[in-house]
Amino acid sequence: MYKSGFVSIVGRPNVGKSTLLNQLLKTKLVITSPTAQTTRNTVQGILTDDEAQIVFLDTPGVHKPQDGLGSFMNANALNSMLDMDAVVLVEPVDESVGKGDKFILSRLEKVECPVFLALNKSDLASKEHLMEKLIEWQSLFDFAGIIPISAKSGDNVDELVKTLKSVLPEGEAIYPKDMITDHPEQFILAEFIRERILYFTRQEIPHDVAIVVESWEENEKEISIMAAIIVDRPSQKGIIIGKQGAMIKKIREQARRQMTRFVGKTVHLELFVKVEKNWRNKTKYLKEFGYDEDDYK
Ligand SMILES: Nc1nc2c(ncn2[C@@H]2O[C@H](COP(=O)(O)OP(=O)(O)OP(=O)(O)O)[C@@H](O)[C@H]2O)c(=O)[nH]1
Repeated sequence: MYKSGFVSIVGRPNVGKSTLLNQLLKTKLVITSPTAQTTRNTVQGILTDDEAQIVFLDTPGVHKPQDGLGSFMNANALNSMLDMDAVVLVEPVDESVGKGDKFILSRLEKVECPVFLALNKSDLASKEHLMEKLIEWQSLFDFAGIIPISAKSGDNVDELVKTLKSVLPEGEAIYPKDMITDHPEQFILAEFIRERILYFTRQEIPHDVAIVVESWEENEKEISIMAAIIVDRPSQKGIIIGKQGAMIKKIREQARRQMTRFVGKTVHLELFVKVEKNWRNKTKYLKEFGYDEDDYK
């Protein structure tokens, strides 16, 4: 039975939350949400595989308590945590437990879902030290589990995923399975690419060619997007790339211009084409697509 649910990653600044998220999603997806620090939970990323879909949510005021402990976990943040299926507290193994940590723990007492401790930066500690820390943390809070990880190297992160899956409720995927973020513009911008493909290739490419946004980096002035065009057959790939890449260049340039007009920011667009037979039936296809220099124009 498929499982799905919401997980929040919390912790002090600089403990490795972003690194962990990138490792979990195996992509350099960076989302800067204009709604951050509001009461709405924003989706930071979605991990989908054959067994489960885990939606990682940013709980406002928890993820980046840069205003100090005063505003840390205000009522909204606490409420938003109550709706989670699991919370992951990230703590670095190479720092001693301080006041800030104890404050977080006291707040986490109110959370009803399982709270896991990801003891991060395990690559910086000896086995003995790791064990000592594990025992120390165990005595401080009733964690549903403590998982030593290295967010940087990825060591044991799969164990964390397995653990999270074990507590998720049964249920269908909440978001489309090819989605890594709920960024609303992502779909509109992907449509610009699809539309240009159909325009230039006329009837040669079927309408259900897939556009997968593989990375999205945004700041106030510009957006950099890397997207994969997924087709069924090698012949379609040839058509889209065109002679010496002429076709894909045209598609990219026009789609990029439309995007720039639409978002009012400079858009950098990189496109590549992947052939994936029966991609519609594959739930895991997103993960399987790596960056391929040869396909890149
Ligand atoms: N050695 C080691 N360094 C790590 C590991 N995880 C994260 N780091 C480093 O720790 C620093 C902070 O990591 P971030 O992922 O930015 O931490 P964060 O918790 O997201 O920080 P904020 O964005 O300030 O909340 C970076 O320099 C990372 O490279 C790890 O497993 N091992």
